[in-house]
Amino acid sequence: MSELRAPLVAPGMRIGLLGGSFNPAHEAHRQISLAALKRLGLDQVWWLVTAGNPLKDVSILPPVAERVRAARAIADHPRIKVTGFDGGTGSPFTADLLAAFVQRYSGVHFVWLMGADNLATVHRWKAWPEIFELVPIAVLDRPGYRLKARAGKAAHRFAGAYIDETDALGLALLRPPAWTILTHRLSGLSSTALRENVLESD
Ligand SMILES: Nc1ncnc2c1ncn2[C@@H]1O[C@H](COP(=O)(O)OP(=O)(O)OP(=O)(O)O)[C@@H](O)[C@H]1O
Ligand SMILES: O=C(O)c1ccc[n+]([C@@H]2O[C@H](COP(=O)([O-])O)[C@@H](O)[C@H]2O)c1
Repeated sequence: MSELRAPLVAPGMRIGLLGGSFNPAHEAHRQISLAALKRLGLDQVWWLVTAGNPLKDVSILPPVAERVRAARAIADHPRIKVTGFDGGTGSPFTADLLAAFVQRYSGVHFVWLMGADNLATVHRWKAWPEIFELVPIAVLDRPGYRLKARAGKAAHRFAGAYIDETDALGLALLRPPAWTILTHRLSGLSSTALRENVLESD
């Protein structure tokens, strides 16, 4: 499949969307995707490789196609699809991407997936409350971020829409806003650490 093509999908499917820089992809991305597939009863998880996180230095980012190819080798699972497809928006902003996906794939049940580090800072993203209003959200716990995520602006603003993880199996079918935090086998892996190791061993 081409690096920028949309994966195939049918109405009624439950799809988790894991947006990321994937610079590079690593085993924790796979692990949280498998946890989401199981705990949320998803049919697939799509890794959406971003052209550039608007809050990060993108000057060091390899091209999307290169990151997609490397991520596919890590994902290595029939229900994890990796693509640089951005919904045809040409935008780096998640709110734009999700609005396009929801419109384009009517009848598909999307869930936005992100690590707890991103819940802690999501209030700095463009039009962030719209993201909570567009699709249900599952936050995957990450070492060092659980408390920061729970104490963050987004968790407070949408406290009334919080779903206990014991009810997460139905999350994809809930009308947003609805979100949960999934505890799972934690991994301290990060792309930053991998990049630094490569640099150190150069
Ligand atoms: N170890 C992890 N545990 C939980 N979530 C993770 C973990 N690693 C990455 N994620 C989540 O996966 C998504 C994509 O992450 P990303 O590609 O930025 O990797 P990263 O390791 O966080 O990268 P970097 O170190 O460059 O910030 C984000 O939502 C991030 O929170
Ligand atoms: O929309 C925004 O303003 C925004 C700001 C920061 C990050 N994001 C998205 O969050 C996802 C995770 O990014 P990253 O770099 O932590 O992997 C990825 O899809 C980014 O495009 C989106």
